[in-house]
Amino acid sequence: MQGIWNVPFINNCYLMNIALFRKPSAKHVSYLKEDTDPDMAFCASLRSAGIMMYVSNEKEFGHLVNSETFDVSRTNPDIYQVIDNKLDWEQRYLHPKYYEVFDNKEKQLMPCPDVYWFPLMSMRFCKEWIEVMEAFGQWSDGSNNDKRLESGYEAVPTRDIHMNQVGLDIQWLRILKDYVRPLQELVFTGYYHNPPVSVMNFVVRYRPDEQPSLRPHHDSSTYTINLALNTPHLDYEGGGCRFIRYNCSVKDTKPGWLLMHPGRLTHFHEGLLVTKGTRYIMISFVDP
Ligand SMILES: O=C(O)CCC(=O)C(=O)O
Ligand SMILES: [Fe+2]
Repeated sequence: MQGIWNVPFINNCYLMNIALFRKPSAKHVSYLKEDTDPDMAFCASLRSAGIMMYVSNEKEFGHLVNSETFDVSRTNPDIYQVIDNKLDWEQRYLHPKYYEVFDNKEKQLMPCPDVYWFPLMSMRFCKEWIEVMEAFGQWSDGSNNDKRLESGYEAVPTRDIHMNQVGLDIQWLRILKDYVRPLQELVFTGYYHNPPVSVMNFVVRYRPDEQPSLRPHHDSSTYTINLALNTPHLDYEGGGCRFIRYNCSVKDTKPGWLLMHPGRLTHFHEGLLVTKGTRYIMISFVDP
């Protein structure tokens, strides 16, 4: 129901008609009353001064944000708010076409066999996500020894930063659950795992003079997601992902767009050579 209702109590945020407070009858309006919270005291004194209070849901006035968990010490703190301020987060960071995918469920892009392609994140997301990684700056050395892993060993190492190193692990898992899992259910029907489990969530950086490519391998996942964070022919030359069994490559990747493919057995793949600039991707091995 929509309307305007006269109520005995309001708090947090309200509009006031200042003319009412200039009347002599409003002289005693105050936030102060012994043993009473300020908001309760204020409303009690409004009532005794005969000033009416109303709530209205006829118009959208905006929304209040709980700023308690907003950590200004982070690079791009807004991007950390997927749990605490979902409404604003979606507007800023979800791809404008994300929800369109669900309008025509049978028609999905498949650039290689069983490799699906979805718009997930906005350009702003890609830019800020890279900024978070580069501000942190501690890229792995690309060797097989990796202290971040329980085993201490990585068979197919990349130059990367794990999400827990930048305090984005919980947030990223929420993104997998709320936005990636529904996409998976569209294309790999009959597979349902909620919430998705993922221990390996990381941004990879490819550079000609650092790590230019990645040798053929399987991922330890049920399905893998590979999110492009920047633009071929603009930010770098070369790059892309080749699926060897199908002799099929995806090179014309778009920032914010996600590749989703099975992790084992069929989708043996490699990261193609970057010959110029820097290529960034975000990878998750879901349900290892
Ligand atoms: O470069 C790519 O697109 C593939 C990356 C990849 O396969 C991986 O990180 O496991
Ligand atoms: Fe891989």
